[in-house]
Amino acid sequence: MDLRRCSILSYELWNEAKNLFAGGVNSPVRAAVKPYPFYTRRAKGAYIETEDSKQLIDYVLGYGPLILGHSHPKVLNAVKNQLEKGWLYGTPSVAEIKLAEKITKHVPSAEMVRFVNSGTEATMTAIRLSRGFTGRKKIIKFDGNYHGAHDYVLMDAGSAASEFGVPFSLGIPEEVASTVIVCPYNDISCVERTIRKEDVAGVIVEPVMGNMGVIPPNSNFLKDLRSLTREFNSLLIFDEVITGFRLGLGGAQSYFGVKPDITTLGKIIGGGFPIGAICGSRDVISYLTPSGKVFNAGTFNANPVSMIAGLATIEELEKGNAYRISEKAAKILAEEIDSLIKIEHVVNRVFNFFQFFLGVKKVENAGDARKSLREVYVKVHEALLREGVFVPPSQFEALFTSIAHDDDVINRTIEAFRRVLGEVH
Ligand SMILES: Cc1ncc(COP(=O)(O)O)c(C=O)c1O
Ligand SMILES: N[C@H](C=O)CCC(=O)O
Repeated sequence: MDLRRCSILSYELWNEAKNLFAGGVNSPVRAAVKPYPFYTRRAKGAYIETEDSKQLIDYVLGYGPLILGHSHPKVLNAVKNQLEKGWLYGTPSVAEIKLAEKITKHVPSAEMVRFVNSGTEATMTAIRLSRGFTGRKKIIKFDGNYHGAHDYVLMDAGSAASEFGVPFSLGIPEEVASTVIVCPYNDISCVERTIRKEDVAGVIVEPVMGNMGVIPPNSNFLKDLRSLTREFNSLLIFDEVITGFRLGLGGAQSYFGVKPDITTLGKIIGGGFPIGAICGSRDVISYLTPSGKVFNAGTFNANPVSMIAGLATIEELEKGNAYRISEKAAKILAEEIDSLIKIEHVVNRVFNFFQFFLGVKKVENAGDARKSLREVYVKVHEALLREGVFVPPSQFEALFTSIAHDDDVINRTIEAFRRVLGEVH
């Protein structure tokens, strides 16, 4: 293929990609876009422009990080300035101190931070840390929670692992899998039974499940997890890779008033650049190398570009507008979708992210989400794309809003939903 041609259609690119990448993509959810993935030429604010010259209103937002929309000028300028000064030092830089200070200021459980390069690395390190700190082996996770693509968590995993029918990945030794016990989300009795009889190092949870659609915690679920883990000296790990700095500056732990022992962050704290972080109390985080004996390292850890982009993003979030606008947008849209769907359905929203499920009355755990009419959801996704709106291609992802989702964007989106949902009987 001649990639110098000024206009190459997504269809041609997709055919080329299928020869180069497994399943045509580099992260599986991208292959779920129907009828085939579109290729993005550029993106600004709430809009993506495709290689087919289509403008799409974006509710995927890079799967969550872009709470300021695409190419926000503050982040863009900060990154441009940083690039002039170099992009990898292999030494510490001031930006990592500044970003860690923002995190420790806003996130209640965070006294110290370790930066890594993805949410996957963050949860992998958090689990190892909980084992190293407690000297125990077992981990409790929840059905449908997704914590990234490493061996400790690919058991009953949500997101693309469920979408593509591999909630248990091949290639994970039984010796590793048997150290992880899976409970249904929102089922505290399962956690209580397990923690009483097993030597549990840590309980890892998405405080709002954002990888099976959106599923909020029941009223006492997080508080009860806190009490049980405290009683049995296990560590409570909140995976706030999605909720961190999305549900407000203090994330889900401020929103719900429950303080975990370890918090994992990612997505928003890198302003759209690769990042992850493990935070917690001084005594726990000090167990990481070089002060402690739980190993973590990384060539790109705390790379200055991600640090600067994250810092610029949080400075903008501190002004409050992004939270006000993104919540208003999600609320209006979720309510409108709720009123437009005429078949049985439920819309689950927490603050500024949400998902709709068709053919079910309630979705309180992964089992409920699996019963929804996924094939109809995919048809809605495809029809919305034709109408210029990009919602996640999979039922098991979330719609996100940003500071760029203003009244005009929301009104256009509602018009598109009206045309599409009129056809769903
Ligand atoms: C809650 C949660 N944890 C962890 C991850 C893994 O993050 P990453 O994709 O940056 O590895 C994700 C998303 O992918 C996530 O949604
Ligand atoms: N649900 C995932 C992260 O939150 C989506 C990102 C991916 O798998 O590419």
